[in-house]
Amino acid sequence: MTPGARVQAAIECLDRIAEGQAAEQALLRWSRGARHAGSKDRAAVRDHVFDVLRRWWSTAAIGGGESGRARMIGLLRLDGHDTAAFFTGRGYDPAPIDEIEAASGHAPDPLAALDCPTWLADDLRSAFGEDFAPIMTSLQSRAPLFLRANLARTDREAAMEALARDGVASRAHDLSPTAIEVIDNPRMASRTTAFRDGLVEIQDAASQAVVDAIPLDGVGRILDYCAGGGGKSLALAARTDATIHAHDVAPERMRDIAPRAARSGVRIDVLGSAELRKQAPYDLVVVDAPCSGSGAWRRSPEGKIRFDRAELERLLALQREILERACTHVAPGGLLAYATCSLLPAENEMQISHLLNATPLAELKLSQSWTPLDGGDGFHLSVLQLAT
Ligand SMILES: C[S@@+](CC[C@H](N)C(=O)[O-])C[C@H]1O[C@@H](n2cnc3c(N)ncnc32)[C@H](O)[C@@H]1O
Repeated sequence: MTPGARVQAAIECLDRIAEGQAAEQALLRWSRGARHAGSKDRAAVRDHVFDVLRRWWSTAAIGGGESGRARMIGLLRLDGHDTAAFFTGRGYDPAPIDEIEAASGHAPDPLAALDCPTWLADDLRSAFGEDFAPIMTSLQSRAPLFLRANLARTDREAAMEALARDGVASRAHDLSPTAIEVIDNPRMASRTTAFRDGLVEIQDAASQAVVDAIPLDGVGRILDYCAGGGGKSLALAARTDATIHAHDVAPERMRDIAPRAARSGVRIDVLGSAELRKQAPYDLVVVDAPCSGSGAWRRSPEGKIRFDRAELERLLALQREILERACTHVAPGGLLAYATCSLLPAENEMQISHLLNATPLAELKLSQSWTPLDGGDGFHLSVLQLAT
């Protein structure tokens, strides 16, 4: 495919996304009909689509409209490309830019320039003060790929050497003693021997820092209450010999935990709800709660354009319900670790204040937040200790 044909494919996907289709679905639909496209073409189209999603409002302003075509024009202008080189009208390239398009487009207003949803701006500004603009700016760029050196199998240096042998250059990242930032060839990382042999796992650096910060002294039994694909369980298992039980309201989300644990050389037992009732209570219950994902909008930018107040209200109610239920699984004197990849105080500190008011017999032991300015995704962690 020519560079212009890749842009045309992205335009078609963006139009479907604007109509409400999920980005992955739009890409899949294009990809099924594009038998001529090779893996580099598919990667390039995907990159265009996700680059626009990260800059949804600024590309529209600079491109002079809300169509996929206008947004792609805006993206190319923002990145300093000569749009005429892509919009040639030849073959599968998009039609040349006409006079009206050439004259349209304007500087975005201050919130659009940051690609910040207007309805969230006040909350984010009051939470982050002078870091507000740098944080929003950081969310406009692609996230680095981070790996976790699996201390159950190796150390960070050896893991990085093994990656290098397979052509993946990396460097240590100081968010966590296990964090490795891939600096070259990220698409190869999951095909390396280091990955296949369980020396590394894919995990954001701040997600690793969250697990590092959870106190494990004297903890013999751990429940990962919202385990999903098991990222937190696996990182915990590499740090401790404690028993780890994984649970999720959607058991199918946990189907990768067994193969991932086997590859990593750790043990994690996956529990259904009935089994959980028999096994509780635990010394530590980890709640990695469903959330807005606003700290991970570099990685999943579609969340930024779809998220609205009704969804926030739904999540806040769900998080409260999950916290209350999770507390019932904590042993007297045990710990509850609440984490989200959200930047919003309403999903973080305010949920914990609400819980402490509802559960006066708990004490806040730790409250820590990370933003993309630290290098990884935005995360929050609060650790509570229940009374004995
Ligand atoms: C942020 S994800 C977990 C990610 C995972 N801990 C990791 O590190 O890979 C949140 C998970 O919470 C689960 N969840 C949603 N509602 C729940 C509930 N009421 N009880 C338990 N888990 C729930 C979702 O199915 C989802 O897998």
